[in-house]
Amino acid sequence: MEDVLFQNVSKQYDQHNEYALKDFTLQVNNGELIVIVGPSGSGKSTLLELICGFEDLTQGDILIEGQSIKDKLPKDRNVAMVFQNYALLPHLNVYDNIAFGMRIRKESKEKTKEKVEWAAELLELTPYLKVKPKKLSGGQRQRVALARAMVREPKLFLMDEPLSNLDAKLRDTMVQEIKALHDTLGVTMLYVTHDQVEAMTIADRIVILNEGSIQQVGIPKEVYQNPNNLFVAQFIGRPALNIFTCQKTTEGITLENEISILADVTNLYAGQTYLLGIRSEHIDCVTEGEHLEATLIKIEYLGSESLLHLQYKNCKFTVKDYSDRNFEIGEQVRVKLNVAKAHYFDRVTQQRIMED
Ligand SMILES: Nc1ncnc2c1ncn2[C@@H]1O[C@H](COP(=O)(O)OP(=O)(O)OP(=O)(O)O)[C@@H](O)[C@H]1O
Repeated sequence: MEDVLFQNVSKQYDQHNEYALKDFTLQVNNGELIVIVGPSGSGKSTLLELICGFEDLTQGDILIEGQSIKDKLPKDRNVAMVFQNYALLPHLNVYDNIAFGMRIRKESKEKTKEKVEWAAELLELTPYLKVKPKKLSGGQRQRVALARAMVREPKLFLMDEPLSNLDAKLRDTMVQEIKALHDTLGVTMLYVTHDQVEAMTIADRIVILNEGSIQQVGIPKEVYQNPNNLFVAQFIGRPALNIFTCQKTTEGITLENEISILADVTNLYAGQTYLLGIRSEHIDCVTEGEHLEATLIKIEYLGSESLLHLQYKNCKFTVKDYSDRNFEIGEQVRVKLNVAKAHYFDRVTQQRIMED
């Protein structure tokens, strides 16, 4: 069942400015965890502000359970937001911070106590209820912020880069905790981040924004394996997708105007130039039958694999090597592209040319 519906939501802060958000249309299912990713300035915060009611829509509508919320006051929208800076009240202890919103809404003491203790238990905060926020770690403070949002029992949970103030290790743990919490509560969540790894880990579906427009919506695997355009292909996945220029010839594909590879790509036009995108795990180091011989300029050891940074003419690309072969900087490395895994993009529109 659909829970939240965005219908052509657009926002222009000033009529002389570009749209901060353009025609944002999305159906969010009940209990879904949607992650919104995009670079700085792509419209992520604008979207959250429109949902909360901190900003007015220029066009479009937002419906929660079939009801438009655009004319409702922020307090009546039944959404709870968790901010990156936690926004805890320093003079109140953990219990009072969690209970704060319930007290403002004049909920009974008994109900408040029951809900605070329920949230504290779920988030393992029970031993800290009497403690002030400054005595807590970053992860614990973030949990207090989550608990405060949970006790409101909102229809929609909004998370604005909730983990960006935590160190990498704690962030990994908290991502799993938020995912588990989401699964336990079964709530609908919109989670904003600019960290695409975090997005891939936690999302049921990812929405990729750029310059205010949706570039693609899909489950993590789908956007990684079948990006709609060059922006998505390069934004999702580390290392970024390798890009070669290529030409379709009568024999196959010529890479960088030099090397012919046998690729059976029927929907490209002969004589035209395209961009070929291929992931680093789809290029193999080989000893014979190579496509390219490139110079090794850098090696990153990642544990189970090495990331080789290679250069062929002006084109830099990366290859994941899973062997325990020893490489030396400056050495010529032979590689073969797994062309069946390549994607082709129009040079001008940067849209992916869909395979047959
Ligand atoms: N209050 C405002 N007044 C005018 N323009 C604004 C306002 N808030 C945001 N913008 C503009 O709207 C666009 C989208 O900004 P927004 O903050 O939504 O992006 P973002 O994806 O959240 O970026 P970041 O990751 O840096 O927080 C930007 O061009 C920004 O300059």
